[in-house]
Amino acid sequence: MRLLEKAPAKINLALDVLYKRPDEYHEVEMVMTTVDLSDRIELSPLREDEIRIVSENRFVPNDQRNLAYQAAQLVKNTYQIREGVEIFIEKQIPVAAGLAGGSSDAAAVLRGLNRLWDLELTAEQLAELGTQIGSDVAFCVYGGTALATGRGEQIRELPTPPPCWVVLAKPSIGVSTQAIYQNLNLNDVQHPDTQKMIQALEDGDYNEMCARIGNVLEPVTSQLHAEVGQIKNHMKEFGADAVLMSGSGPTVFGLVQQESRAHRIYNGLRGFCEEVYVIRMLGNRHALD
Ligand SMILES: C[C@](O)(CO)[C@H](O)COP(=O)(O)OP(=O)(O)OC[C@H]1O[C@@H](n2ccc(N)nc2=O)[C@H](O)[C@@H]1O
Ligand SMILES: Nc1ncnc2c1ncn2[C@@H]1O[C@H](COP(=O)(O)OP(=O)(O)OP(=O)(O)O)[C@@H](O)[C@H]1O
Repeated sequence: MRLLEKAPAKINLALDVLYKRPDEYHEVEMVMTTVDLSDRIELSPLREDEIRIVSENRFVPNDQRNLAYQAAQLVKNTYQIREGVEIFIEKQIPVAAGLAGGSSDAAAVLRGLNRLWDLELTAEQLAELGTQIGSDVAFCVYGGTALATGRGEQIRELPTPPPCWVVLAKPSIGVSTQAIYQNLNLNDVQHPDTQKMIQALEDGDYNEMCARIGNVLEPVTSQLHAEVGQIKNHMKEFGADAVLMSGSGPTVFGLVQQESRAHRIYNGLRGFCEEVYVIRMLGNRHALD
């Protein structure tokens, strides 16, 4: 039997950091939503008791460094599974981009192995396992739109954002999430108003959603990589209603309502940035089915 799972990317509509915790993490308040740019994960049982990662993308590790591998290992150890699995990863999400590609692959493996090995675990149990792998994995287990608090693992479902188009542009640099958090100076941040963003989603108010986007990590990454600011300026010039860096970056996203405008921004950016995508927000949990 071969099993397929979709692993969509996320963007952060709002990302606030409240304080640095005694452990190595920061207390965050994030509004996250899934977008229609997905890796495809294929799980096949193996006779041998091993985890095998197969991917044609040269940036994707094929050993324990892969978050998908770590997810399979965790399930095997926790539930004493003596069977093996081959995990084929067809990568569409840019790597080290701030789009949670690795986390979403790990979440897809958790969902998929739950089916493959008939474990009958709830989404909450899968999210709890995911948290042992990374802060974004719990959100990716559910998908949709959510408020993520704690270090990112406490998830409260939010309404689907008003329909719109998302233009993603990833400069050809990779960013270390850890380095960005380390460089954040909490005495000098402009906090987004998370409650007003949540209200905008509850009201289905596109203009207010655009007005409320914000990410405290954006100035940190922009300081290190000028490309982020340059892409933001281009997106605004070409007519995006709102422009923000996702996660720790360096990917920048722009929001628009009309498809034609999304393509105008795409065409304008193509000469400047190699990786540009025009996609839709998914934003509801059923989009994973
Ligand atoms: C930037 C975001 O992607 C936004 O969604 C997340 O906050 C980061 O999620 P992630 O990549 O799953 O992060 P993890 O793999 O758990 O952590 C990587 C590193 O980022 C830093 N980190 C991460 C999450 C958090 N709330 N505080 C932190 O300070 C820590 O130094 C940690 O060692
Ligand atoms: N399945 C995977 N897909 C992509 N990268 C992976 C995977 N597993 C591990 N990695 C490693 O993780 C690093 C970060 O990649 P990833 O694409 O997950 O970053 P990201 O989108 O910035 O994550 P986040 O938004 O959660 O911070 C890469 O440098 C890569 O070596």
